[in-house]
Amino acid sequence: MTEDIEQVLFTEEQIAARVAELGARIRADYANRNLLLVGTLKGAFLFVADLARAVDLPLAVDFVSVSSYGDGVSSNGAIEVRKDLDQPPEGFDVLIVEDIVDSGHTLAFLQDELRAQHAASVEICTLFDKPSGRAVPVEPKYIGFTVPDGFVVGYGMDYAEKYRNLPFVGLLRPEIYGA
Ligand SMILES: O=P(O)(O)OC[C@H]1O[C@H](OP(=O)(O)OP(=O)(O)O)[C@H](O)[C@@H]1O
Ligand code: HPA
Ligand SMILES: [Mg+2]
Repeated sequence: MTEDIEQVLFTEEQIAARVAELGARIRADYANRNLLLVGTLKGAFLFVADLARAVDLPLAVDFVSVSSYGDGVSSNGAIEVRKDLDQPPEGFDVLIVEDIVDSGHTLAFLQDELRAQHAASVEICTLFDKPSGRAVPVEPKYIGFTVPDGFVVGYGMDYAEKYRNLPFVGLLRPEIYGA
């Protein structure tokens, strides 16, 4: 699997250190609020697990599953909801926990949905931001790392369902996805 990686961008240790920093900031910002972490499956499954343990506050966790990439490397903007929240977010200070913001389609859609469902507030925490991919404006409150153009995988992120279990994040060799 690692032979498909062109360059390691962030090591397991760098990711852990950044997640701890984000957790401390969120703890300070959300003390005395009604925090609900909303993880986006599947890509954010590892980030949610690590971030939730780095936020020393009472909080609730829920997940949505939305997909726009399928087995490809570009979003067509058509978001498919595979799993909605278990309970309405009404009254919660929602923090969407996302692995990567690329075109912005997924997050723009989710933010609108959660606001329409009367969340008290809606903010975004993304571990990775790829500003070069942006097609619609999305402004995460918390960003772990900025990534360059190219397709990144690992720490939850896939290409065609592979590589999610890499403990680090790297750039996938373009020949793997036919670029
Ligand atoms: O900003 P965007 O261009 O919308 O891209 C970001 C989204 O795309 C990926 O999800 P994907 O659709 O691949 O589903 P997955 O999490 O199950 O891999 C990623 O995990 C983000 O949720
Ligand atoms: O670069 C990426 N890698 C994995 N999943 C993604 N979803 C949007 N962009 C990416
Ligand atoms: Mg994916």
